[in-house]
Amino acid sequence: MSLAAILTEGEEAVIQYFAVSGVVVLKVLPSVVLSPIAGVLADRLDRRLTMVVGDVIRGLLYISIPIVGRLDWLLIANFLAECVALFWSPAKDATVPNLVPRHRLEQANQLSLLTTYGSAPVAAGLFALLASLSTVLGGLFPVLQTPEADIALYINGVTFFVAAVVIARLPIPTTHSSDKVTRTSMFRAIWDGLRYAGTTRLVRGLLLGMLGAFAAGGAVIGVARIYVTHLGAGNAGFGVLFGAVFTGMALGMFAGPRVLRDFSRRRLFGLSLLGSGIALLLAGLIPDMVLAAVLTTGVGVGAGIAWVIGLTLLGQEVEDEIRGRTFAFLHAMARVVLMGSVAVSPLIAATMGSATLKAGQLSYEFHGSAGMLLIAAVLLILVSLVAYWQMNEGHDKTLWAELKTLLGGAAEEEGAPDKPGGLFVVLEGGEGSGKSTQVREIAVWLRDEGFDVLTTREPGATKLGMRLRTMLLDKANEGMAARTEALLYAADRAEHVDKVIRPALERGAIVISDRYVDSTLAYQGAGRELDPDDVATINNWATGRLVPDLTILLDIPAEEGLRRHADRPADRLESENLEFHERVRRCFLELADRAPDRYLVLDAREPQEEITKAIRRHLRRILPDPVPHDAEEITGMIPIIKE
Ligand SMILES: Nc1ncnc2c1ncn2[C@@H]1O[C@H](COP(=O)(O)OP(=O)(O)OP(=O)(O)O)[C@@H](O)[C@H]1O
Ligand SMILES: Cc1cn([C@H]2C[C@H](O)[C@@H](COP(=O)(O)O)O2)c(=O)[nH]c1=O
Repeated sequence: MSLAAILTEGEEAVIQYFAVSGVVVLKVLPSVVLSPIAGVLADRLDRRLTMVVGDVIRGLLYISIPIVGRLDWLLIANFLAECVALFWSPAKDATVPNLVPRHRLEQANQLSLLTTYGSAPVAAGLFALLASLSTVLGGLFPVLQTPEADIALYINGVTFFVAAVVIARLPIPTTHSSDKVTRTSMFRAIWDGLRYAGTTRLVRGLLLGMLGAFAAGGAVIGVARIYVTHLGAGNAGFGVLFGAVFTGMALGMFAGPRVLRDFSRRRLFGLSLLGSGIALLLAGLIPDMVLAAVLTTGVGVGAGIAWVIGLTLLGQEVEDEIRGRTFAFLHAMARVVLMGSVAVSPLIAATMGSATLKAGQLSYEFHGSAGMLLIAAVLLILVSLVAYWQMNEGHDKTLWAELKTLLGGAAEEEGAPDKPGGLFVVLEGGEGSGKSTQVREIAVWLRDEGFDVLTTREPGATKLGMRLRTMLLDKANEGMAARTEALLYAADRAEHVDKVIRPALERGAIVISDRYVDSTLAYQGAGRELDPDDVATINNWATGRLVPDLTILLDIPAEEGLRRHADRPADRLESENLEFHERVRRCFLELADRAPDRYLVLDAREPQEEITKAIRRHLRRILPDPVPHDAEEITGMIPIIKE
């Protein structure tokens, strides 16, 4: 863009403007045209193959540059490599959630961002090293007397071949495109992808927030150079602001999710964007270089947190079949919004001009660049509030309670009755996830540690409950109305809480239940597609709002869990189709995402002993004193908990 401006210097303003806009259009055009196709291909073709072929083509392109040795081929090869990247990236983004356990996706995204953005300084260092090496090698062996950039390009090409081999050997599950997806036309598939993004609240909130942040970021980049000039700083000041934003982003991406580990991700996304918006607003209002550097670091922190959370939530929430298109749409729109905003913001700033505002003795120097920062800040704040509103659903804690917990205060659950003593642990998960196995293992260990432990299950832990269980699971009752089913499970639970769970907790026992309320939310709410708020309401009433201290979710793909029970006849619920069980699985995971401090999510495909160890490790942190409190006073001894 700068080159376009320099080449048209002295021409009319309109020619200059079209020259710069032309560069912008050429830069974003391939992504606008190719991204929707790339997204559909990422959902239809085998993603591993797409990535391997993409890497081989890019490797060949980079190696060809020094061999051809012409400037025009350098430009064409780079352009083609960019086009290939448009196909490679959505395939990669859509694959990662299938490769890593869901609870590790955030870390995987952090690592991916580190390798993407952190590779620039490493590359610069390597280039310097190569430059000195090529001089030495060229002196020793004249054959190797090539410009250092050639060696860098050869090495770059080879790294793509290495990546292709690594990806080819990865245990990437084959993409299961349903018949529906493979049969629909390309345009229909693009349209379905857009409609999905537009009509799903969470995805809409995420995309809106991320694109709003890009628009605001572009506006800041567009006017930053002029802005620092008005603050009396030149290129050095510009460099400081640039560095501050990126340092902030790195801090946000890596430290943010760790520090705010137990905060709901859906809320944190909107709140971190709001923080960025407020910091930007202050930077636009206060004309001071030092404060501007501090505040832009804050802008970066918020943006970094939002970016890593946004990518993670998109990976977790968007169904595999449509994930490629969603990521491709995000990448394309991000480029368009960013470049458009970089190009337009200086024009708006110039239109606003400068003025001295006076109020009595006070005067304030207004500049269009600061005005543009304020517009970007207001945009970001509005977008963050809309994203928060779109995504703030189904939390079992108020925002205030979450903030209090974060600051170390004891957050009281609003409207929750007095909680009995003891510890209430629930195991949840789909069919065959290993809940009963783990309940047994954990109970043996806890009893051995000296605890009073009660193991129980739903449905069917009471006399009445056993009858209800028979009715609920008997295949003779096929066709039972979904509401009847939900009410019968709630009735079983009311009896269970009243006769078994509460009395045990009141005497200080550890109660471990195989299933509880989440099962009804997942099976009857998501599986039978009943209104989740209605299901939650009847269950709050049935249980007197008794919430578990910890829910251990054993997560397993529905097909794999059902296979574990293939040797026994399926009951009424187990006999439901795969889509039903997949909805159940997704709902369990969403419930865990909304209250991460109350859940432990484990990959149920891990070996049984590893899962038991992970549960033990987690429980050790929350276990009460194994000896009754008054016993300590009586004996004057400190109880010892065995490790
Ligand atoms: N981690 C594991 N890896 C492999 N197999 C397992 C694992 N955990 C349990 N299993 C086996 O899977 C089967 C189902 O386990 P289990 O009965 O504990 O699951 P469940 O979640 O209680 O099932 P459901 O709720 O459907 O009755 C059993 O045969 C068990 O031995
Ligand atoms: C508590 C509860 C259970 N279910 C379903 C889930 C299972 O298919 C059966 C219970 O049997 P299992 O011994 O755990 O395999 O019932 C449900 O649909 N809703 C519930 O609330």
